[in-house]
Amino acid sequence: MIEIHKATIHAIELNLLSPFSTSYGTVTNRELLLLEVEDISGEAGWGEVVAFSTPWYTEETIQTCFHMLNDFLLPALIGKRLTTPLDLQEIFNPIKRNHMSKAAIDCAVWDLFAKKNNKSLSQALGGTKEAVEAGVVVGLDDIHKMVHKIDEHLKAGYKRFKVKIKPGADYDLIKQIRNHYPKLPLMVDANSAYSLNDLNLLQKLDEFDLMMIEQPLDSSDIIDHRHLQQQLRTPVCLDESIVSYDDARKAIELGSCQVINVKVGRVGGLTEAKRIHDLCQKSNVRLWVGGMLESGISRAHNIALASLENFTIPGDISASSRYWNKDVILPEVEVDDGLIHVPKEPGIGYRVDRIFLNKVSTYQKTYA
Ligand SMILES: O=C(O)CCC(=O)C1=CC=C[C@@H](O)[C@@H]1C(=O)O
Ligand SMILES: [Mg+2]
Repeated sequence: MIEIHKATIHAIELNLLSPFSTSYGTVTNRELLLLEVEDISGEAGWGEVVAFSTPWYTEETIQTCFHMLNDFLLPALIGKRLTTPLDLQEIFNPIKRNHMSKAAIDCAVWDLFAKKNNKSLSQALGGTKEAVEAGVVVGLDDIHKMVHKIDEHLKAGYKRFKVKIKPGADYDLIKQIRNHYPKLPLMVDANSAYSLNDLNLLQKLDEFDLMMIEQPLDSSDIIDHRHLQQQLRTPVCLDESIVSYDDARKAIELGSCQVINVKVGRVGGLTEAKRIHDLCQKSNVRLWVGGMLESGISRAHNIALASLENFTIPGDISASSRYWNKDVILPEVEVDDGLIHVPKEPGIGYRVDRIFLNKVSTYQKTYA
């Protein structure tokens, strides 16, 4: 049993080492909200709001998440007694959607719950792997720079390469990359930049033997993706379209995808992510853990989640040094020959670097 006695939002700002461009636009500065929850004994669990500053990926932003946490979710959490993180549903249910705000609480409570039970977060979730495979994303850029980045990541041992595409930077771009690397485990992510009118072009991508094409069509669609999947050899992977277990169930029933990218923030936390994992395992749908250009705290949740058995495809889980000069956790996340070690220490298994946190903090608010 844990009783949440206190919670603190630490708003921070980190600079990405290199700007990240997708079909929607470019991210350079990363605002994040780190959430620390404490129980009556003073033990702390950590979560993170991974929404972006503007609503380009989903409808949530850092500001809307602050509003939800400040005005609804944290006041409802303080003083609550929880037997397991699953009890959070009672607090979440009266509030529609707002998954990224809920996920911050869900993850912090999972971390705290694991620590109180002297288990690693991986163990608490039912994870079995000692190490997880690391994949990497190469944002849209000049082709020479993209090839240079792929070379660097290949040397670091990354096991899966994701390249962003958009209309005008798709077929020819991927052809050039394939010419350089005929055997590279390569996939593309379109972030909803196409429609069924682009069927011919999307079918032409079949010739590149891609591992999958991620979210080619509209961000809330599962019907058009079904028609597309029927006419493509390349497996369709859904990202933005799957924000809950029910979305996953319906997409699987329709045959709208063969793969799902599970992002903890997008689906509202680790409890929902694990439910999606279990469903996909029964339904033979393949899975991997997606990334949100997040700090080490959220990366730690991702590592624990990816240690579950059915995450069989390397995730967008890269080393801290691929994003930041310095991460907020100690030790930082490292990739060794394409693998990330799953911590065995209680909870997320990384410490928060308080001195650095204070340096990058823009504001703080405590709820008790
Ligand atoms: O965190 C990472 O390493 C990858 C991040 C990444 O590819 C994405 C994050 C957020 C929005 C998108 O542009 C993209 C994705 O859609 O998966
Ligand atoms: Mg995506």
